[in-house]
Amino acid sequence: MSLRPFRRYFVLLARYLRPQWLTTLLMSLLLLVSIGLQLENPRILRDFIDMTLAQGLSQNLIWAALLFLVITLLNQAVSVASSYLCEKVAWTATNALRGDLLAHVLTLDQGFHKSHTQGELLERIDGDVNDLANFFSKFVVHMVFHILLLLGMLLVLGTIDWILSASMGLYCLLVVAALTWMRRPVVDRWVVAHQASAEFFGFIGESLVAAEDIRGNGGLNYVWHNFYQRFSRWYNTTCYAGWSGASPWIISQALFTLGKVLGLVLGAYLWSIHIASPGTVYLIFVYSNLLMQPLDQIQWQIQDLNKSESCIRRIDGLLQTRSAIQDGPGAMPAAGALTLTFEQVTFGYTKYEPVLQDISFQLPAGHVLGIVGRTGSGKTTLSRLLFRMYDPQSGQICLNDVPLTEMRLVDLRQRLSLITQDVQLFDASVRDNLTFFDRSISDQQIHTVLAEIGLLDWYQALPEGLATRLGPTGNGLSAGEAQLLAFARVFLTHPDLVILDEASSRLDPVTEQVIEKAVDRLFEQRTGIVIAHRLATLQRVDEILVIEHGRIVEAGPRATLAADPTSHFARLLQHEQGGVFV
Ligand SMILES: Nc1ncnc2c1ncn2[C@@H]1O[C@H](COP(=O)(O)OP(=O)(O)OP(=O)(O)O)[C@@H](O)[C@H]1O
Repeated sequence: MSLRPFRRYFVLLARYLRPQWLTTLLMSLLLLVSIGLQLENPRILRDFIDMTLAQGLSQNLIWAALLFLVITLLNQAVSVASSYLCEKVAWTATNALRGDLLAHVLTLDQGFHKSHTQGELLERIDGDVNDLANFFSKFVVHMVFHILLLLGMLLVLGTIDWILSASMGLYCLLVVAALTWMRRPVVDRWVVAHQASAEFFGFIGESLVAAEDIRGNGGLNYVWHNFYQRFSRWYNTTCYAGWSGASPWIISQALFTLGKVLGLVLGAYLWSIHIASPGTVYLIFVYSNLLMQPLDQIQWQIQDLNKSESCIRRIDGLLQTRSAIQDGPGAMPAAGALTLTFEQVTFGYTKYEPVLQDISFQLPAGHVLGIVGRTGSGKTTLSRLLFRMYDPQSGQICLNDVPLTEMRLVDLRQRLSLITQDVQLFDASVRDNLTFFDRSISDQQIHTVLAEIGLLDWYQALPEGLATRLGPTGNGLSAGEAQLLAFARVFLTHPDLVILDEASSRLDPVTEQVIEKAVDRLFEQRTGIVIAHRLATLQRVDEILVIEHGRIVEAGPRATLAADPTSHFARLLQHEQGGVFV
């Protein structure tokens, strides 16, 4: 076996056990005490038998029996305490690992997230880590514990006869070598089984998110078909991996029986040549039985390691995945409204299919730009580039002449705000939904903003005010209300550049009017971009950019373009029917 897996185990253990070194140390000490107690009890029984045979019933026998009882009880108490500590260590370590994985996944680029379903990621962050609980709490300590127990017994057997001890030691080495050799192919099968499980849960997650559409469009048959297909794959691969792991178990049971026979034969032989007393023969028999316990445990741990290793491989793979979007050195554009420049930007989601081509324009600080174009022309893609969800394949984007790639992502995204038609709400309080869990924003600030965007009546009807929980995905809110909350969020974050992407599409005309004034104020002293299908929503913009098939076909001041009957924009205005540009 190469050293790489061991290095992986070591790195993982060192990282997550170091913070709880004291608990781990205590747990190890308790396990050591338990070894001592387990080794001692058969010795007391040996003395008990030999004393009975030599002296008949005596006072000493009662003391030996009492000592046996006390040690047994003590051993039970130590086992309970060490089990508790094992659980504690396992939970703390796995929770920390879950947190790290989640934080890492959140830093990965949009391309990664588009190519993995939510369910799959959930399974990788939680499912894989669950299977590591034993690895963290027991693997190393139990391995060390059982190896020590094994060595202790061989040492005690050595005090009786070295040939006896050497033969049992050789037998143990052969068993462990055989079991280790057998586990190799099992790891790969567990990797396949875990992937199948991730795909199954990925599919379930996707189906639940789209439940309304699936029901509405009669897609249930498709869902069931896929459900059974994926479930069968998961079931079959897991059974296969489980059965592959079972064959070493069956073989190990046969080897253990052989070990017991070996102990009995050797004990009988030593008794026949008068080296061992009946009590010692009993001790040999008990120890050869007891030897099976650590061997059994070692083989269980090895089996568990099969599962753990496949999880560790997948976790390692996830942690090694680097985001295609990396932080810049930390340049910061000057405070205040931002000047936005696109310089010959070309981008495609795949290498050979450009979605935006040779896009160049400048939006001066404090101006508002309206972007229009038919469905699929690349308007939303443009805003994704601005947030560095993706990087252009060529060209660059600058804010106040600072290229986005020179800024730290967190700094960049603090300066920008985006409101889209899909508002993400959390199963959290209204306050947390509005502030994105930022405790520094006061209730007074929130009240002012809610009043500004006309949500005061809605807010006053909430049973627990800002502490009212919204429920999963903002249950109970109309789409329009959800969008108004999204506006409130932006007001609270004070960005320097705001992008509205079809932002008011779900508002009824009355609500839209309410928000119009608020949007005007939002754009005061700020740079703005409005991506719109309805040209009516472009009344407030200074400049217009018309995009077709990923290229700019027209750019200029709105008033000028609107007044020029030969312009694309004027033609679009003429063709707009019922306020909607299609
Ligand atoms: N994540 C993605 N992966 C691959 N292709 C994508 C992705 N997102 C969008 N596209 C494609 O890129 C092109 C431009 O999409 P984009 O969403 O930018 O257009 P849009 O002008 O905003 O459209 P709409 O007005 O319908 O929102 C489309 O052909 C779309 O299919």
